[in-house]
Amino acid sequence: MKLKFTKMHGAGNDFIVFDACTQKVDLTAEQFRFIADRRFGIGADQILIVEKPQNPATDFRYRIFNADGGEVEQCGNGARAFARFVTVFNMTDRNPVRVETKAGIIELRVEKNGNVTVNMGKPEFSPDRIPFDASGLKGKPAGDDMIWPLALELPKGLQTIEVSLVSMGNPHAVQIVENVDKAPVGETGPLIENHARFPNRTNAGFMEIENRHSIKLRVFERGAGETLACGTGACAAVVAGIRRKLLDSPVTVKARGGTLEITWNGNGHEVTMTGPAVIVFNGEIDL
Ligand SMILES: N[C@H](CCC[C@H](N)C(=O)O)C(=O)O
Repeated sequence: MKLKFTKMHGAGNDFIVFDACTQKVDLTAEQFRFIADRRFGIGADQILIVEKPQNPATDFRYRIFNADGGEVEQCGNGARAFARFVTVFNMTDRNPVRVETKAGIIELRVEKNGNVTVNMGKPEFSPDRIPFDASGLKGKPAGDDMIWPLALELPKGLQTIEVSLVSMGNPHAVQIVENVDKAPVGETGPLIENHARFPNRTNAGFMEIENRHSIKLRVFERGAGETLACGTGACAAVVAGIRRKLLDSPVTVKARGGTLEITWNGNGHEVTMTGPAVIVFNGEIDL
C-alpha cells in the first residue's frame, strides 16, 4: 500500500501527516510504531490523520497517534500543523478552520505570518476528568477540584514530588523545578507517565518560572518520551502556574524546540495557543 505523507513540525515536535480525504489510510498500531521509528521508519513524535468531517459543524476530523502506536485525545502542536497542512494544500478556503478531535471541537486560525492560533478549549481539573485515582489521598480533593499541588509518591522509594494535574483533553502532571535544564526528565518522566494513579498514563511537565509572563518547559510525553515541545503541555503548565498565582496571562513558553504564546483568563475560560507550524518535506511510503 503506497501512502503519500508530509513531514511537519511545530516548535520541533514532529509529525507525519497523512491525508485520508484523498487516500485510504487504515494502519495498525504496529505500522504507526514503524512509521514513527527514527531508524527503521520515517521518524516522528506523533502521526496525524486528516479525515473528512463526521460532524457537519466542522470542516475536518483529525486523529492523533503517539509514536508508541496509541491513539490520543489531543495534540496542540499537531493541531497547528494540521491547520497549516489543510491551508497550504488548499483543502479548505475557511480560516478559522473547525476540526473535530477525540477531545472535542477546536478552532484554528492561520495567521498572516504563518503562525497558527488554536482555541484549545477549557482545562479540566477534577480527578475523573484527568483521569486520576485520588482514592486514599490525604486531604482528598474538595468538590471536583484537585488540591494544588498534589504530593505524588514516585515508585522505587524515589522522592515525593508536587504536581498540578490538568487535562487539556489529554492528561498532564506539571511540576515546578528550579532549573529546567538540570531537571531529571529522563529519570522521573517515565515513572510519572506510568504512575499507577493515572489509569490512562499521563504527560509529565517540568516548568521553570522565569517571571510572571515567561516560563521554560520540558515535557516527557505519554507514548513518545521527551519531545522538543508539547503544545497541550504548554497550555497545562500555564494554567497550573496561573491557578497557583505564580503566572499572569499571557505567558511565553520557551521549549527546547521553539516558543509558544499561551493565554488563559482563568476558570471557565478557554486556553489559546499561538506558535509555528512548518512543512519540512513530502514523501511516499510503501507499507
Ligand atoms: N503525548 C500526548 C499527545 C501529543 C501531545 C503533544 N505533542 C502536543 O503538542 O500537545 C498524549 O499522549 O497525550
